[in-house]
Amino acid sequence: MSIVLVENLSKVYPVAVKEPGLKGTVSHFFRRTYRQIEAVKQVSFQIEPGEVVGFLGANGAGKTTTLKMLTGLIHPSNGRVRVAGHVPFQRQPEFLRQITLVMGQKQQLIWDLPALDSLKINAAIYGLSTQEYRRRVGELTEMLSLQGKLNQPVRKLSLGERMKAELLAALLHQPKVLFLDEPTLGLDVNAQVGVREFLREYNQRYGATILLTSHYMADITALCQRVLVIHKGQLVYDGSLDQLVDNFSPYREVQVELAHPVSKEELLPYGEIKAVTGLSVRFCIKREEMTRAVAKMLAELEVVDLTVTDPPVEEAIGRVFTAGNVVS
Ligand SMILES: Nc1ncnc2c1ncn2[C@@H]1O[C@H](COP(=O)(O)OP(=O)(O)OP(=O)(O)O)[C@@H](O)[C@H]1O
Repeated sequence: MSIVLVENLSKVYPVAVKEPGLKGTVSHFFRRTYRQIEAVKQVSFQIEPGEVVGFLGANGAGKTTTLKMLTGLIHPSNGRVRVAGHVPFQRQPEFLRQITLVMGQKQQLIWDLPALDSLKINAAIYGLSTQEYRRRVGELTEMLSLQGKLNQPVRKLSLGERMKAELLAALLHQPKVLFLDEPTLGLDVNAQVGVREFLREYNQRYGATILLTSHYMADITALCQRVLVIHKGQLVYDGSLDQLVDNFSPYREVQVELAHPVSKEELLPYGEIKAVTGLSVRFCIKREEMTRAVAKMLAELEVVDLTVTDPPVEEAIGRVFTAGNVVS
């Protein structure tokens, strides 16, 4: 049975509109006018227990709004949501014990206190026994390599350590479903890798379900086989990352090292030339024409080396964002 079930989910925000200046302020005071922002439109998907799913979309596409509805922070305008068998907006204690929401740009740890103090508060909120609390903190400290860091004020931790401590706090109650909104935001490459590896291990060890948003494609490619793409509030793709790249980047890059110089005119019949540097030529070739073009090159040119690469995932995702078509 699906652990996350979303059917025709929509959210409309009413936003008060005010003209600039004193006149605008006065008339706004007496008569307010509102504009409707459709942040999420008729979104449907299901997630099975233990899946790690990437949730992608440009700024303002509706990711955070969807996560807020899935965790019960805001009420949907329309549609149906079930997470771990619960209606999120009812915020029942049993539901809250099974989920967690981590937002990269928000923190729950108290800045001037050691993380351990905040963790004790969380343990009390979730009703963990002392024994359970100690076991859980020990386990997560080791997985996150946070030894010696939890008893110093949070403000003295590096950004990466702070994010890891935030994750520890968010996972103390051993939730089954993790909603992670940009958990690697602003981290350097090493810290990003650390968080990524932790999430992978956490998913494997506890079978937790993860829905993850990130603008760092490396997070998505490392962790998620399946992605959901949202564009202007609508779900435009639900499927494998590989399929997405195939659908939206129907080209391959072919890098050829030649034995002798060949003029650009002579190279034109083999494909679109992206760059020529000395004896090295980079072509962009349609997937369906690849085999024929490569065979022709090998037969007609003196080729020393040839490599075929997929275009970067970012490029495919960028095309989905701009196309905005439903492709699932
Ligand atoms: N509380 C709110 N009141 C009014 N409009 C809002 C509110 N929160 C979000 N919006 C609008 O809803 C749309 C979706 O915003 P949301 O924060 O869900 O996008 P996002 O995909 O998470 O973007 P980002 O990647 O920038 O975080 C945006 O147009 C935003 O301006």
